[in-house]
Amino acid sequence: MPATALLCERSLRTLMPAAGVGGSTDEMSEPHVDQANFPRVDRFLESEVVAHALTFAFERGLIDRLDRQATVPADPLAAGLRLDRARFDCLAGLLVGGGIVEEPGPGLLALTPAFRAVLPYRDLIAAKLGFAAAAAEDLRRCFPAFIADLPAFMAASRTFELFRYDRCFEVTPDNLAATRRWVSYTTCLTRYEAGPCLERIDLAGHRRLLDLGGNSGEFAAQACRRATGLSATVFDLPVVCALGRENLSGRPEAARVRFQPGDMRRDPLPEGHDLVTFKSVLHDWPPEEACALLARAAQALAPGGRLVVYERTPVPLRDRPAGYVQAADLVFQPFFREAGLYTEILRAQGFPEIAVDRIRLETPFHLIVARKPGGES
Ligand SMILES: C[S@@+](CC[C@H](N)C(=O)[O-])C[C@H]1O[C@@H](n2cnc3c(N)ncnc32)[C@H](O)[C@@H]1O
Repeated sequence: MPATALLCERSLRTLMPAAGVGGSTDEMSEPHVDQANFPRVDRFLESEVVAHALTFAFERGLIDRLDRQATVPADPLAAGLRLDRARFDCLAGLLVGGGIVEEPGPGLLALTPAFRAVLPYRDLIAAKLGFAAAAAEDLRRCFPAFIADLPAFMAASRTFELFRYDRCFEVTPDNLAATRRWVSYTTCLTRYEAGPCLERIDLAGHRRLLDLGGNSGEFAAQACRRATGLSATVFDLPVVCALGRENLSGRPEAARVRFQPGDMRRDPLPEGHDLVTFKSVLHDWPPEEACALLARAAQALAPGGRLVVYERTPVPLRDRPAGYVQAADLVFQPFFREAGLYTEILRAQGFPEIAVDRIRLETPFHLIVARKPGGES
């Protein structure tokens, strides 16, 4: 098993209270997140060593212990962790320096109000800790290749090894296990990233959504939750669809989300949908293939319907030094594009109205919403 998988799996299992595909509890699978209340967790993960301290504190139950009480004396905490005071002070110092813990009085510890405010999103914190650990290791081991020989970086990188789409065609126990590792991560990100996109789309004006590369159905389910008249088709590779059914089982929207396994590059795309979405999909493909996918989607879309592209833009690197947590986006940086390539294709496909919005989450996204000619709207 690659180290990345181990890291992600270990973090996701030990830091999250319950484990489905997304490692989610019922409560966590239902967050109603828009841009205004998007959980800002990155500021606690900027320093590598603080991130290690936080991982340790989660794994050893220290964060839970501090969460249960307003203020806790340090001595019993150290004893509970079987640490002498010097080692405990080192851990506590790192957590205080990272803004996670504060010392309200001599020998006392408490979670800071800012960290307490993001603790309900511990699944997101865990997912980011796990993935940043893997990506940072790739950058540490292979930085010259990252800059000077991208194919060599990708071949040596454990983060890229994780996303094995070739293992998503045949539903076997091994392939399900291998795919579950990265689907947990994408599902967790989408649990929070979907809302800021969906709040900008007039979902009530649509009846049938097709989410291409729709993964575990998280985006589609959230769209259906927001619009009771909407039903959705999630098109993805067979193993991913199998995990998606598991992800949505027991969710009220599951009855309105259908999974269609297939290869979106080759298989016929289902027709009759008036909203077609790509979330964090097109950057996976070189420009020619991304263009071909967009053109196929545009053809499958019903006349008068809308096509949506929601993607990370290149990470701004000049504003300030990139922190530890940014390693996760940095390894994909060469593939994130500005909206221009996609809007050009849509224009060439004859889409008359194309709107581009920028959405500033912890990393910036662009949102393209384009209307196909014809129909009634
Ligand atoms: C980076 S993930 C994004 C997933 C999801 N849209 C999200 O944002 O969480 C890309 C998705 O495309 C799917 N995918 C890759 N190749 C595909 C293909 N040939 N046909 C259908 N889906 C594919 C993957 O399985 C994966 O779910």
